[in-house]
Amino acid sequence: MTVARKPLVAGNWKMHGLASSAPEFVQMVGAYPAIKDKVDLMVFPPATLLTSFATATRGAGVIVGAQDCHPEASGAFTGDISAEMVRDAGGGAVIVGHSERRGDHRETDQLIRAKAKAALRAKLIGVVCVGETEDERKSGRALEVVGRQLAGSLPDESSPETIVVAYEPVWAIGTGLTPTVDEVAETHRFIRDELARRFGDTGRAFRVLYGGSVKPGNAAELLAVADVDGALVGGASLKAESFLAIARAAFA
Ligand SMILES: O=C[C@H](O)COP(=O)(O)O
Repeated sequence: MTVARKPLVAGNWKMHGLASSAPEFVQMVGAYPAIKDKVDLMVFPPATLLTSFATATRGAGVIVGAQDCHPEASGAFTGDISAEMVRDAGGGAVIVGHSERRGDHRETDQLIRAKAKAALRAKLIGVVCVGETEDERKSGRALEVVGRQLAGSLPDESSPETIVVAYEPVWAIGTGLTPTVDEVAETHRFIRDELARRFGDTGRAFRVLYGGSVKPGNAAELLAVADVDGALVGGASLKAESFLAIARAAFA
């Protein structure tokens, strides 16, 4: 069964960006109407910029989101923000399970699933990240690890409209290294099959992004791989020119 999936290019700014970075985002918003029919765009700035970016995109269609959320709606959780707060700030999406959260903050699949459920509760699109480490790939366990993360992190209530999967091999993030096209194809086919096994035909409609050192120079090749429905971009999403070049490669 073939299902048409609109490409999605998402920019994760991580802990980069001050109020002075707004012109880059404003440039992205300004260029978006011309490509809006062909690609969805999301930008995940640091939480400090969420409201101002949400205000800047209003009406233009670029979805702004947060890089993480707490599973609870409110409570005594110093430093955390809830999915409801993201929605209240004008956000439409949230990343959960990024490898920098899984690694640096020891987040488990169980916690990530709870965060993804919080996203659904707050009517945010949840971008759920999975991906193996270098050791896991070298020892031939990449698919096993990705399969376990998918099974553990995706809520049963996931749907193609509310959840996006992002495959990001940890060793490719910020390193300039990327898997071969064959490796990307193999992992994305595996993810697609796992989604179809769990969610039936609906599994074929989920968007699965590739992330890890995506740049304007390699985007066309990576985004042309079967079952790659877009990209989750880190470093190259900070500048409008490179981010828009990647967005255009998603439908070229
Ligand atoms: O969330 C984005 C990824 O971690 C990729 O980052 P990168 O494009 O800088 O390698």
